[in-house]
Amino acid sequence: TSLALAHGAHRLGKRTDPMMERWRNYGLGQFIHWGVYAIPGGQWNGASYGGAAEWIRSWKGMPKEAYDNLYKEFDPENYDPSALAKQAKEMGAKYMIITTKHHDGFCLWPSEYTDYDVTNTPYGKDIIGPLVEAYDAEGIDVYLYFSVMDWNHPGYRSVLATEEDRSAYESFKEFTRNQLLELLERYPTTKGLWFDGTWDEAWKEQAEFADNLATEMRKKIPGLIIGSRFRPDDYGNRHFDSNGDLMGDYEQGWERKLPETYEDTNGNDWDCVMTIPENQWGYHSDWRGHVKTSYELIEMLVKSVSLDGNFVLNFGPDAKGDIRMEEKKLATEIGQWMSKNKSAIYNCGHIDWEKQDWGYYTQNRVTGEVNMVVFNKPINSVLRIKTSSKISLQKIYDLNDATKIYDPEEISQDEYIIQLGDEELAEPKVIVIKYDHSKGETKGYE
Ligand SMILES: C[C@@H]1N[C@@H](c2cn(-c3ccccc3)nn2)[C@H](O)[C@@H]1O
Repeated sequence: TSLALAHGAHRLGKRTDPMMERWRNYGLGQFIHWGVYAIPGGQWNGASYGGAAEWIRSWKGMPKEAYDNLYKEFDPENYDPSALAKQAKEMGAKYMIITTKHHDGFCLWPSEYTDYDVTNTPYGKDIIGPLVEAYDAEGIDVYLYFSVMDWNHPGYRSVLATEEDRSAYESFKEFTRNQLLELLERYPTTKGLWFDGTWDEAWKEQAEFADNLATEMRKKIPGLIIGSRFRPDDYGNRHFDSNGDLMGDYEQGWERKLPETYEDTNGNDWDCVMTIPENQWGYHSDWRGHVKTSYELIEMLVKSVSLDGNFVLNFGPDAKGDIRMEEKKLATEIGQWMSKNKSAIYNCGHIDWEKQDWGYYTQNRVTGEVNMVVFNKPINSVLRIKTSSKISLQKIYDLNDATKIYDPEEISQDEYIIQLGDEELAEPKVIVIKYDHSKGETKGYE
């Protein structure tokens, strides 16, 4: 039996409206984490912070007072929104999520509700507005990241222990509502919000407030897309309400990790947000540990699409507003692959054929064609295909070599093999399976 919830999931199953269909077909997105944390860039007083650079304020090696005065140095002379938008276009991103305010509370837009914003820095101008314009001009949809947790606001509380906490938190809630409505007012082409910093006990008690605020935001921008990391339900449950139903338009649980199987996604829409180093969102001058290669990132992108998700790759501009060389190189390499293989990513999603070791299937929702994205060429060069129902095969061909047609051999019911040539697999290869959707094949082994 399900609990009667006033502020749980208000919709069962996927949103089917055009704005959500557009979101579902993006495939690839870009995250940008930028703020005053880019100034220290993970270092302070000659010491390197081992955590995520945008969390340096929480490090004992960073005096709070020193951090809280960094904004007086914020002057990104190389900030070039259109260059950033062009780089994202070249990479093949269909949407971009920008940090308007991270946990430190510094606002990259001129906010009426705080002095801790760009207008009080040497730079002095709105960062968000020109970025929204530049990305809109490139046809890349803009989403706004907003951290509810705000270390700068006097009314912010992690826990509501006393009456003083509660009255202070009321002012914080009003501040939060004012800033969100202000953002939507200033940037009306915003397609959605990506919330973060909502794990505090204090926020988990705000089911009604959050529910009403979500309604109010959607009045301002109808169809606004909001993920599962915003609202708590009547009992403080997040992402999934007390009946196990997803709250929000897509699941935001895949941060620096990916689902393994379709079952892991519960059949919901979802995004994976991913860092290039192991765990750095804001700029860190000393990337330690593994930096992902373009093939690793392309495989994560393809795996996401094969499981009906979007893959959002993070970039962290430095204090001057420049994109570091490693990120530029990856954007170019991913873009080169996307320019030849985008039909296997855009408008594509999951098909329930048996997963094979050679890679992943994506099905184009427009053409119905199935893409085999091959990452692993077996020693015998044979690729096995096991469909989930009878199909009437029409053509199997290399997306990037029209002369390369594969002749399938049916080896058992709904099971085929094709033979790759002897050439090495120099990059992930897309092989397209065209088949007639109108009829299943009558032929089968007796
Ligand atoms: C999208 C990413 N989410 C932020 C984050 C994640 N976390 C976090 C907090 C508790 C447990 C695990 C992760 N804290 N902050 C990161 O700072 C970045 O903004």
